[in-house]
This record gives sequence, structure tokens and C-alpha cells, in this order.
Amino acid sequence: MAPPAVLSIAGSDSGGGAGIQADLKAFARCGVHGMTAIAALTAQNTVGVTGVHAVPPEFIVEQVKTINEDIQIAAVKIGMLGTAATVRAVRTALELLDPATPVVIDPVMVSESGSVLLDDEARQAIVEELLPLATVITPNLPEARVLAGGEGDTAAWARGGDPSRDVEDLARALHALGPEAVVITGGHREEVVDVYFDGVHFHSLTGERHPDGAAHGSGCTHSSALAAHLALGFPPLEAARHARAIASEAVKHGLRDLGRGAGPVDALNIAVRGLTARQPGATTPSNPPQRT
Ligand SMILES: Nc1ncnc2c1ncn2[C@@H]1O[C@H](COP(=O)(O)OP(=O)(O)O)[C@@H](O)[C@H]1O
Ligand SMILES: Cc1ncc(COP(=O)(O)O)c(N)n1
Repeated sequence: MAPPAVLSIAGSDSGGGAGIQADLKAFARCGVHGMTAIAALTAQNTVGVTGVHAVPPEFIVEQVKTINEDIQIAAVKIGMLGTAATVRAVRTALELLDPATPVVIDPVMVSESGSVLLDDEARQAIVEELLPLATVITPNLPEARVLAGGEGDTAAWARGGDPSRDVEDLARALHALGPEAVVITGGHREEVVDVYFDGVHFHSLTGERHPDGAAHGSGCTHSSALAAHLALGFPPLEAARHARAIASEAVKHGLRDLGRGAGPVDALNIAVRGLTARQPGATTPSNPPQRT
């Protein structure tokens, strides 16, 4: 029997750390088939984003429509969207799907390296067009503050929004925007606790804090793992617990020395696989092949 097939509608990170590239690794880690509708292209490395290229809205819809005509989509994860036109295209695409399809929205605003990935009109469009359709939304703490603030702009990220609002207060405000459940992820807090709220109960999802320096893509990995577990049949709270554990493990195995900036998470622990697969005498970056 084929594994569940999960769709990521998100941006491409050319450096392979976050976005679609992290999503596919997380899907593979969870044992689901990954599919993609690329919503934006970024020229990006671990240090920053030098350019963003929007995808024509009708082509975003076409990617989803074509998949949906042939493959049963067991869950959707939505990541970086960038512009309001892209948000509206994603809304149109979601309307093509079975309304029972679980939808996880990671409202990506700013990269780990500090580049703004969502304009203000798009942020408002996400609140109005997408959050009411979500099964689970997964903002990190600064994103939660900006979304719950209503007013303000994405640059409020840098100022941290209103720090006086506690996490539970923020989760209540975000739940009122329409999603069935909210997970405020904990990577930006001293204690890495993800706070889950389903409109009635709060749950603290705890675990070890792994060293900083390799969390680029942690939010993408988390939301993709959550969508994968919904596709595998887990209830949202259990899916969020698994997602926290998988994202945390990906931070632990993150590629801290890959570039000059925050290293990418690694949900597949590729470095260890490479070491075990490498044959004695095989070429390594410190022993490059000679040009003839
Ligand atoms: N240093 C860390 N140690 C363990 N888990 C982490 C760490 N940083 C982030 N995580 C986990 O990764 C997931 C994504 O969190 P976060 O970093 O807040 O998202 P984002 O990448 O959107 O800022 C969460 O489940 C969080 O608990
Ligand atoms: C295409 C794309 N999508 C999402 C992120 C956010 O991930 P992070 O905050 O870990 O940099 C990113 N940097 N690039």
C-alpha cells in the first residue's frame, strides 16, 4: 500500500536549509510521500536572502490542481508565501481539495538569518483568507506576536511585538482568528516549550534544548512533520508532540559548520549516513579529486 502523500505549498531555499527542501526531508523522515507546489523562489544561503522571485499565481494553482487530479492529498503544509497575490492563489488552490484535508499553516515571516519573507499586505491576507481554513497553525513566538497584534508590520518581528502578552494570551488571540488548534513553537524562548491550544485546553510540549547554531529550517521541519503525522492518522495534539520531537532531533543533528551563518537542521541525520557510507580512500572536501 502506498504511504500517505503530503503536499507542501511553500518557498524554495536555494541553500537547501529551509522551505521546500527542509519539508521534503521532514516528509521522508516521517515515512510519507512528499509533494510540492512551489510558491516562491529564494536565492538564499545560511547568511541571508539576496532575492525573492514570485511564482505566477495561476501556476501555483496549476501545481496543486494537477497533483489533486491524480493523487489523494492526505494533508497540506503551507510555508513561505511572500505576497498577497500568492496567498490568494493558495486560497483558490485549497478550495479545489477535499474540505476534510488537514491543513497546517506555518506563517513564515522572517528567515533565521533576519531577511523579511512576507510583506504586510500578505500578512493581512493570511489572517483573512487562510487562518480560518487551518487545522493547526504553527507560528513561532515573534510570529505569534505580530499576528495577534493585528496592527503593525512584519518589521515588528525585529522589535518582538508586544512582549507583555504571555504565550497563553497570544494562543487565545490566534485561536480566535479561526484555526482549530494553535501551536506556538518554542525555539525563541529560554525553555524550548511548544504551547498547544485547541480552544479549550493548553498543553506544554517539552523536551531538551539542543545547542544553538543549527536551527535554520526548524519551523519548516516542525510544520511538515506535524502535517505528515496528521496524514498518518494521529490526532492534532499527538501530531504536535511528534513534530516537536522530530524538529528537536533535526536541530540536534543540524549542520553547524555548513556555511558562515545559522546552519540548517537535518531531519535525516545525513552527516552520519555519509560517514558510515564513505569508503576508505574516498574523496572528501579536504581530499578533493584532482583535475586532469
Ligand atoms: N535549540 C532547540 N532545541 C530543541 N528543539 C528546538 C530548538 N530550537 C527549536 N526547536 C524546536 O523546533 C521547532 C520549531 O521551533 P522554532 O525554532 O520556534 O520555529 P521557527 O524556525 O519558525 O523559528 C519547535 O518544535 C521547537 O521546539
Ligand atoms: C524558503 C524559505 N521558507 C522558510 C524559511 C524560514 O525558515 P528559517 O526561519 O528557519 O530561516 C526560509 N528561510 N526560507
